[in-house]
Amino acid sequence: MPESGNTSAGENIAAGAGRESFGSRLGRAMADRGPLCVGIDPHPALLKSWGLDDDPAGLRRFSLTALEAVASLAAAVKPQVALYERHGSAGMAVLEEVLAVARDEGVLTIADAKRGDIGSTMAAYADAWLRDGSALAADSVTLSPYLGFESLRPALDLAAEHGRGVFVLALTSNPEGASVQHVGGSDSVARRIVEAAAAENERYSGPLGSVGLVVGATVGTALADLQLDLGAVRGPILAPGLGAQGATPADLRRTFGAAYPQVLGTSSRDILKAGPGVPELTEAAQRTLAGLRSE
Ligand SMILES: O=C(O)c1cc(=O)[nH]c(=O)n1[C@@H]1O[C@H](COP(=O)(O)O)[C@@H](O)[C@H]1O
Repeated sequence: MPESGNTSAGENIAAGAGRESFGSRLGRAMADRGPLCVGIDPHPALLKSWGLDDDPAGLRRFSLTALEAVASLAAAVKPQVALYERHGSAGMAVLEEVLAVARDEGVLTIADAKRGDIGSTMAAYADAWLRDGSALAADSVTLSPYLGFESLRPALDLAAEHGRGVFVLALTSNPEGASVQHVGGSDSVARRIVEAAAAENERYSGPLGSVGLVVGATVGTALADLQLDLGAVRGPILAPGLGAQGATPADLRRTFGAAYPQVLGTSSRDILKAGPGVPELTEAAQRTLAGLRSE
Protein backbone atom coordinates (compact mmCIF):
# COMPACT_ATOMS: atom_id res chain seq x y z
CA MET A 1 0.00 0.00 0.00
CA PRO A 2 1.20 3.55 -0.62
CA GLU A 3 2.60 5.61 2.19
CA SER A 4 0.86 8.84 2.96
CA GLY A 5 2.34 12.18 3.95
CA ASN A 6 4.55 14.77 2.33
CA THR A 7 7.36 13.80 0.04
CA SER A 8 10.33 15.64 -1.32
CA ALA A 9 12.74 15.18 -4.20
CA GLY A 10 15.72 13.02 -3.23
CA GLU A 11 13.73 10.43 -1.27
CA ASN A 12 13.42 7.04 -2.93
CA ILE A 13 9.67 7.11 -2.62
CA ALA A 14 9.02 4.26 -5.03
CA ALA A 15 11.07 1.87 -2.94
CA GLY A 16 9.78 3.38 0.30
CA ALA A 17 6.20 2.87 -0.73
CA GLY A 18 6.90 -0.81 -1.31
CA ARG A 19 5.42 -0.80 -4.80
CA GLU A 20 7.00 -0.87 -8.20
CA SER A 21 7.50 2.56 -9.73
CA PHE A 22 5.89 3.53 -13.03
CA GLY A 23 9.31 3.90 -14.69
CA SER A 24 10.19 0.35 -13.73
CA ARG A 25 6.82 -0.99 -14.91
CA LEU A 26 7.07 0.87 -18.22
CA GLY A 27 10.67 -0.27 -18.74
CA ARG A 28 9.53 -3.85 -18.27
CA ALA A 29 6.61 -3.42 -20.68
CA MET A 30 8.91 -1.87 -23.32
CA ALA A 31 11.43 -4.71 -22.92
CA ASP A 32 8.73 -7.39 -23.15
CA ARG A 33 6.55 -5.89 -25.87
CA GLY A 34 8.63 -3.27 -27.65
CA PRO A 35 8.54 0.54 -27.70
CA LEU A 36 5.01 1.22 -28.99
CA CYS A 37 2.22 3.24 -27.41
CA VAL A 38 -1.07 3.28 -29.30
CA GLY A 39 -3.02 6.51 -29.00
CA ILE A 40 -6.78 6.13 -28.64
CA ASP A 41 -8.04 9.30 -30.31
CA PRO A 42 -11.73 8.94 -31.21
CA HIS A 43 -11.91 11.81 -33.70
CA PRO A 44 -15.33 12.46 -35.26
CA ALA A 45 -13.93 11.64 -38.74
CA LEU A 46 -12.59 8.28 -37.50
CA LEU A 47 -15.90 7.41 -35.81
CA LYS A 48 -17.61 8.11 -39.13
CA SER A 49 -15.16 6.02 -41.12
CA TRP A 50 -15.78 3.13 -38.69
CA GLY A 51 -19.55 3.47 -39.31
CA LEU A 52 -20.14 4.78 -35.79
CA ASP A 53 -22.15 7.75 -34.59
CA ASP A 54 -20.37 10.71 -33.03
CA ASP A 55 -22.01 10.07 -29.66
CA PRO A 56 -21.06 8.31 -26.39
CA ALA A 57 -22.16 4.89 -27.69
CA GLY A 58 -19.95 5.30 -30.78
CA LEU A 59 -17.12 6.55 -28.59
CA ARG A 60 -17.42 3.49 -26.35
CA ARG A 61 -17.51 1.01 -29.21
CA PHE A 62 -14.53 2.71 -30.88
CA SER A 63 -12.43 2.77 -27.72
CA LEU A 64 -13.13 -0.77 -26.58
CA THR A 65 -12.47 -2.12 -30.10
CA ALA A 66 -9.13 -0.29 -30.26
CA LEU A 67 -8.23 -1.65 -26.83
CA GLU A 68 -9.19 -5.19 -27.79
CA ALA A 69 -6.93 -4.94 -30.85
CA VAL A 70 -3.79 -3.65 -29.14
CA ALA A 71 -3.95 -4.36 -25.39
CA SER A 72 -1.75 -7.43 -25.64
CA LEU A 73 0.90 -5.97 -27.94
CA ALA A 74 1.40 -2.31 -27.00
CA ALA A 75 3.56 -1.27 -24.06
CA ALA A 76 0.96 1.43 -23.32
CA VAL A 77 -2.21 2.99 -24.63
CA LYS A 78 -2.84 6.73 -24.56
CA PRO A 79 -6.46 7.88 -24.59
CA GLN A 80 -6.74 11.50 -25.75
CA VAL A 81 -8.87 13.10 -23.02
CA ALA A 82 -10.13 15.99 -25.18
CA LEU A 83 -11.95 13.57 -27.46
CA TYR A 84 -13.89 12.15 -24.48
CA GLU A 85 -14.43 15.58 -22.89
CA ARG A 86 -16.23 16.84 -26.00
CA HIS A 87 -19.02 14.35 -25.21
CA GLY A 88 -19.52 15.81 -21.71
CA SER A 89 -20.11 13.68 -18.65
CA ALA A 90 -21.16 10.66 -20.76
CA GLY A 91 -17.84 10.87 -22.60
CA MET A 92 -15.90 11.04 -19.36
CA ALA A 93 -17.80 7.96 -18.13
CA VAL A 94 -16.59 6.15 -21.26
CA LEU A 95 -13.04 7.25 -20.47
CA GLU A 96 -13.38 5.86 -16.94
CA GLU A 97 -14.47 2.54 -18.43
CA VAL A 98 -11.60 2.55 -20.96
CA LEU A 99 -9.06 3.11 -18.17
CA ALA A 100 -10.61 0.31 -16.09
CA VAL A 101 -10.66 -2.14 -19.01
CA ALA A 102 -7.04 -1.32 -19.88
CA ARG A 103 -6.09 -2.01 -16.26
CA ASP A 104 -7.91 -5.36 -16.38
CA GLU A 105 -6.24 -6.22 -19.69
CA GLY A 106 -2.81 -5.47 -18.22
CA VAL A 107 -1.76 -2.64 -20.53
CA LEU A 108 -0.31 0.58 -19.07
CA THR A 109 -2.25 3.80 -19.58
CA ILE A 110 -1.13 7.34 -20.33
CA ALA A 111 -4.04 9.76 -19.91
CA ASP A 112 -3.28 12.48 -22.45
CA ALA A 113 -4.76 15.37 -20.48
CA LYS A 114 -1.86 17.88 -20.70
CA ARG A 115 -2.73 19.38 -17.34
CA GLY A 116 -0.87 22.30 -15.78
CA ASP A 117 -2.00 24.99 -13.31
CA ILE A 118 -1.03 26.81 -10.12
CA GLY A 119 -0.04 24.37 -7.39
CA SER A 120 -3.32 24.38 -5.44
CA THR A 121 -5.32 23.56 -8.57
CA MET A 122 -2.63 21.17 -9.76
CA ALA A 123 -3.24 19.17 -6.60
CA ALA A 124 -6.81 18.58 -7.77
CA TYR A 125 -5.67 17.47 -11.23
CA ALA A 126 -3.17 15.12 -9.59
CA ASP A 127 -5.95 13.76 -7.40
CA ALA A 128 -8.10 13.07 -10.46
CA TRP A 129 -5.50 11.31 -12.61
CA LEU A 130 -2.97 9.82 -10.20
CA ARG A 131 -4.66 8.87 -6.93
CA ASP A 132 -5.51 5.29 -6.06
CA GLY A 133 -9.28 4.89 -6.12
CA SER A 134 -9.99 7.87 -8.37
CA ALA A 135 -12.42 6.98 -11.16
CA LEU A 136 -10.02 8.51 -13.69
CA ALA A 137 -6.79 7.08 -12.25
CA ALA A 138 -4.33 6.19 -15.01
CA ASP A 139 -0.81 4.80 -14.78
CA SER A 140 0.46 8.18 -15.96
CA VAL A 141 -0.69 11.54 -17.26
CA THR A 142 0.72 14.15 -19.62
CA LEU A 143 1.51 17.54 -18.05
CA SER A 144 2.21 21.01 -19.40
CA PRO A 145 5.02 22.82 -17.51
CA TYR A 146 4.38 26.33 -18.83
CA LEU A 147 3.26 27.64 -15.44
CA GLY A 148 6.74 26.63 -14.26
CA PHE A 149 8.01 23.09 -13.73
CA GLU A 150 7.70 23.42 -9.96
CA SER A 151 3.97 24.16 -10.29
CA LEU A 152 3.66 20.48 -11.19
CA ARG A 153 4.95 19.46 -7.72
CA PRO A 154 1.63 17.99 -6.44
CA ALA A 155 1.47 15.66 -9.46
CA LEU A 156 5.17 14.74 -9.26
CA ASP A 157 4.81 13.79 -5.60
CA LEU A 158 1.47 12.00 -5.85
CA ALA A 159 2.73 10.00 -8.84
CA ALA A 160 5.78 8.92 -6.86
CA GLU A 161 3.71 7.99 -3.82
CA HIS A 162 1.26 5.92 -5.82
CA GLY A 163 3.67 4.20 -8.22
CA ARG A 164 2.42 6.28 -11.12
CA GLY A 165 4.17 8.52 -13.64
CA VAL A 166 4.02 11.75 -15.61
CA PHE A 167 5.13 12.89 -19.07
CA VAL A 168 6.07 16.57 -19.17
CA LEU A 169 5.98 18.47 -22.47
CA ALA A 170 9.50 19.47 -23.50
CA LEU A 171 9.65 19.73 -27.31
CA THR A 172 6.23 19.18 -28.78
CA SER A 173 5.57 17.74 -32.22
CA ASN A 174 3.68 20.75 -33.60
CA PRO A 175 5.58 23.41 -35.57
CA GLU A 176 4.33 26.23 -33.29
CA GLY A 177 6.01 24.66 -30.25
CA ALA A 178 9.43 26.00 -31.20
CA SER A 179 8.27 29.62 -30.72
CA VAL A 180 8.18 28.98 -26.97
CA GLN A 181 10.27 25.88 -26.34
CA HIS A 182 13.38 26.94 -28.32
CA VAL A 183 13.56 30.39 -26.73
CA GLY A 184 16.96 30.94 -25.12
CA GLY A 185 19.06 28.92 -27.58
CA SER A 186 21.66 26.94 -25.64
CA ASP A 187 19.80 27.89 -22.42
CA SER A 188 16.40 27.15 -23.92
CA VAL A 189 13.04 26.79 -22.21
CA ALA A 190 13.17 23.13 -23.27
CA ARG A 191 16.56 22.73 -21.53
CA ARG A 192 15.05 23.97 -18.24
CA ILE A 193 12.35 21.31 -18.53
CA VAL A 194 14.82 18.56 -19.44
CA GLU A 195 17.09 19.47 -16.52
CA ALA A 196 14.22 19.66 -14.05
CA ALA A 197 12.99 16.22 -15.13
CA ALA A 198 16.52 14.81 -14.74
CA ALA A 199 16.75 16.22 -11.20
CA GLU A 200 13.33 14.80 -10.37
CA ASN A 201 14.33 11.32 -11.53
CA GLU A 202 17.15 11.22 -8.99
CA ARG A 203 14.54 10.10 -6.47
CA TYR A 204 14.08 6.86 -8.42
CA SER A 205 16.42 3.91 -8.51
CA GLY A 206 16.72 1.65 -11.58
CA PRO A 207 17.34 2.54 -15.20
CA LEU A 208 14.15 4.58 -15.78
CA GLY A 209 12.62 7.11 -13.42
CA SER A 210 8.90 7.88 -13.48
CA VAL A 211 9.20 11.43 -14.78
CA GLY A 212 9.06 11.20 -18.54
CA LEU A 213 9.27 13.86 -21.21
CA VAL A 214 7.31 14.45 -24.39
CA VAL A 215 9.57 15.08 -27.37
CA GLY A 216 7.96 14.92 -30.79
CA ALA A 217 9.18 12.47 -33.42
CA THR A 218 9.00 15.45 -35.77
CA VAL A 219 11.52 17.73 -34.04
CA GLY A 220 14.32 16.97 -36.53
CA THR A 221 17.64 18.44 -35.44
CA ALA A 222 16.24 20.39 -32.49
CA LEU A 223 17.90 18.19 -29.85
CA ALA A 224 21.31 18.77 -31.42
CA ASP A 225 20.61 22.45 -32.14
CA LEU A 226 19.64 23.07 -28.52
CA GLN A 227 22.41 20.75 -27.22
CA LEU A 228 20.00 18.65 -25.19
CA ASP A 229 21.15 15.35 -23.67
CA LEU A 230 18.07 13.20 -23.13
CA GLY A 231 20.17 10.28 -21.85
CA ALA A 232 20.90 12.28 -18.72
CA VAL A 233 17.17 12.50 -17.96
CA ARG A 234 16.98 8.79 -17.08
CA GLY A 235 13.28 8.83 -17.87
CA PRO A 236 11.01 7.60 -20.63
CA ILE A 237 10.57 9.79 -23.71
CA LEU A 238 7.10 9.77 -25.23
CA ALA A 239 7.47 10.56 -28.93
CA PRO A 240 4.26 11.49 -30.80
CA GLY A 241 4.21 12.45 -34.45
CA LEU A 242 4.60 9.05 -36.11
CA GLY A 243 2.45 8.49 -39.18
CA ALA A 244 -0.28 11.14 -39.36
CA GLN A 245 2.14 13.98 -38.53
CA GLY A 246 4.72 12.69 -41.00
CA ALA A 247 7.48 11.10 -38.90
CA THR A 248 8.74 7.56 -39.56
CA PRO A 249 10.44 5.08 -37.22
CA ALA A 250 13.71 5.88 -39.04
CA ASP A 251 13.23 9.57 -38.15
CA LEU A 252 12.81 8.53 -34.55
CA ARG A 253 16.15 6.70 -34.49
CA ARG A 254 17.91 9.58 -36.23
CA THR A 255 16.36 12.17 -33.94
CA PHE A 256 17.02 10.42 -30.63
CA GLY A 257 20.33 8.65 -31.38
CA ALA A 258 21.83 7.20 -28.20
CA ALA A 259 18.63 7.98 -26.22
CA TYR A 260 16.52 5.73 -28.50
CA PRO A 261 16.24 2.90 -25.91
CA GLN A 262 14.29 5.34 -23.68
CA VAL A 263 11.87 6.28 -26.46
CA LEU A 264 8.26 5.14 -26.52
CA GLY A 265 6.92 5.92 -29.99
CA THR A 266 3.24 6.78 -30.06
CA SER A 267 0.83 6.75 -32.99
CA SER A 268 -2.91 7.32 -33.07
CA ARG A 269 -4.66 8.10 -36.38
CA ASP A 270 -2.24 6.13 -38.54
CA ILE A 271 -3.17 2.94 -36.66
CA LEU A 272 -6.81 3.75 -35.92
CA LYS A 273 -7.65 4.43 -39.58
CA ALA A 274 -7.21 0.66 -40.16
CA GLY A 275 -10.41 -0.02 -38.16
CA PRO A 276 -13.12 -0.99 -37.46
CA GLY A 277 -11.88 -4.58 -37.85
CA VAL A 278 -9.90 -5.88 -34.88
CA PRO A 279 -7.48 -7.97 -37.03
CA GLU A 280 -6.76 -4.97 -39.28
CA LEU A 281 -6.11 -2.74 -36.27
CA THR A 282 -3.83 -5.32 -34.70
CA GLU A 283 -1.93 -5.67 -37.95
CA ALA A 284 -1.49 -1.90 -38.30
CA ALA A 285 -0.12 -1.70 -34.75
CA GLN A 286 2.17 -4.67 -35.41
CA ARG A 287 3.51 -2.96 -38.52
CA THR A 288 4.34 0.20 -36.59
CA LEU A 289 5.92 -1.85 -33.83
CA ALA A 290 8.05 -3.76 -36.33
CA GLY A 291 9.31 -0.45 -37.72
CA LEU A 292 10.22 0.77 -34.25
CA ARG A 293 12.06 -2.47 -33.48
CA SER A 294 13.98 -2.86 -36.74
CA GLU A 295 17.65 -1.91 -36.83
O1 LIG B 1 1.29 14.63 -25.40
C1 LIG B 1 1.04 14.13 -26.51
O2 LIG B 1 0.76 12.95 -26.62
C2 LIG B 1 1.29 14.94 -27.71
C3 LIG B 1 2.32 15.85 -27.63
C4 LIG B 1 2.81 16.43 -28.81
O3 LIG B 1 3.81 17.14 -28.81
N1 LIG B 1 2.19 16.14 -29.98
C5 LIG B 1 1.10 15.29 -30.06
O4 LIG B 1 0.64 15.03 -31.17
N2 LIG B 1 0.60 14.74 -28.91
C6 LIG B 1 -0.64 13.94 -28.93
O5 LIG B 1 -0.37 12.72 -29.62
C7 LIG B 1 -1.48 12.36 -30.45
C8 LIG B 1 -0.99 12.30 -31.88
O6 LIG B 1 -1.96 11.76 -32.69
P1 LIG B 1 -1.66 11.28 -34.20
O7 LIG B 1 -1.03 12.45 -34.89
O8 LIG B 1 -3.00 10.92 -34.73
O9 LIG B 1 -0.72 10.10 -34.12
C9 LIG B 1 -2.56 13.39 -30.20
O10 LIG B 1 -3.45 12.89 -29.21
C10 LIG B 1 -1.81 14.59 -29.68
O11 LIG B 1 -2.58 15.37 -28.79
